[in-house]
Formats: sequence, C-alpha cells, structure tokens
Amino acid sequence: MNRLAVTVEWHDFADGAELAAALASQVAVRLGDAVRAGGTAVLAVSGGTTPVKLFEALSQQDIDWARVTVTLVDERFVSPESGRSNERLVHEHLLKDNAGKAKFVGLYSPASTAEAAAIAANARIDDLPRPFDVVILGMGTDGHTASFFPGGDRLAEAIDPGSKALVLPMQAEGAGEPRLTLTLPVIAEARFIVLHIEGAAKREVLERALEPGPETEMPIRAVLNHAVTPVQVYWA
Ligand SMILES: O=C(O)[C@H](O)[C@@H](O)[C@H](O)[C@H](O)COP(=O)(O)O
Repeated sequence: MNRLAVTVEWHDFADGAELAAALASQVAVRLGDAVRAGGTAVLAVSGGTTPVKLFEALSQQDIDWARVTVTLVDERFVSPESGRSNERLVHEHLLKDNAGKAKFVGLYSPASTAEAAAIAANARIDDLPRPFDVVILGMGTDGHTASFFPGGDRLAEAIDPGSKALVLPMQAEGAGEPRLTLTLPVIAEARFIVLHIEGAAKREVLERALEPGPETEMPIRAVLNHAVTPVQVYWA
C-alpha cells in the first residue's frame, strides 16, 4: 500500500460536551476566516449520532452564516422526513438560531434510484466553490468514514484519489439503506479536515487504521493517506 506521510493532530477532551464547545469554536474561526478572505465558505458535515452536540454548539456561533453553505459528507437514500435522514438531522440540530441563516445543499433528491440521485447531487456539489473550507468526518467501528464502507459496491471508485466523480451511490452490508457519498478527492482536498470520534472503541479502531494496511479494509485510511492537510482528530 502506498503509505503517504500520514499526519494526524490529536485533540483529546474529557467528554463530548467539552469537545463540542472547542470544536464548534475552532470551526467557526475557520469559517469566519474563509468568509473574510473569499466572501463565502463551505462546511461539509457527517451524520450519525456523534455530531449532535457539535451541531447544537455550532448553531450558536456568531459568524456571518449567510455567507456559509452547509452540505453533507454523505446521506442515506431516504426522504428528509425520515428519522434516518442526515439532512433532517442537520436541519434539526445545526441549521437553526445563528446558523439558521446558512444555505444548505443536500445530497438527497426524490429520484427513482440512488444512482440517479447521485448524478443530481454531483451537479450540485460541482456548483460549490472547492476546496471546501471545513469537512467534519465521523468513523464507524468498522473503519468506514463518509459512506466508504468495507465491501461497498462502489468503494474502489469512491476512494480513488483520481476519481472524477464528486458524489457516488454506495450499497454495502453495514450501510443500511443505499447511500450517497462525497468521494475521496472532495474530502482530501479540504482546507481543514476533522475526524470527530468518541469512545475507547473508536480510538482503538483509529489507532489500528494508522498502522499500514489496505485502504479497502479500513477506508478511513484513504483519508489519512491522501489528506492534503493534517487530519485533526477530535476525541473524547
Ligand atoms: O451517515 C452516517 O452514518 C455518517 O456520515 C457516517 O459516516 C458516520 O459518521 C459513522 O457511521 C459514525 O456514526 P456514529 O456517529 O453514529 O457512530
């Protein structure tokens, strides 16, 4: 495996609340700087259960949210009304209060198949300024991030650093519904990449992923190996 220079910077916290406050403040600084420098900023967030406290803390940050576009790292191919929808999660916990002024670009659209929805999402992501300013990733205990699931039907393309696609559909044993995911290049090129994980089990999984091994076995390795900036690990 071509192991590039992997740099991670650890930021450890006593608990999730302390982590959420610190990370929300750091993300707000980065977004504020980006807006002052270029007029706009793009933040891509992941779903799941871990980021809820972070989203709540972010929604209170006092920055020029009207110039920020929030998008998703990945999405379940379900309607935004579904309890499984990341778009719904972001609307409920992040796009409110101060952050209610932000624009939102989702990955889901009511297409007949995840493939068709991915093509539509690809066009929407292509319309956004890149590289993104901030990308916040989660990780599963199987070593997946985004919807880069081990055994995923489109995993090879999704983690190909030369992928021309920006969004791909993904089906995998551990994924539940069909997924829509940003591809590796969109994530790896971001100006500030955060990996937000909580608990001892996920820390052990990440430490194993930092050892040499196939990216297809622990797809978080694809981000660790190709990120253009040090991956900021926020752990509690
Ligand atoms: O849509 C999703 O599920 C996420 O984008 C996914 O990549 C998530 O970050 C991990 O599965 C961790 O999820 P938890 O935070 O729920 O452990």
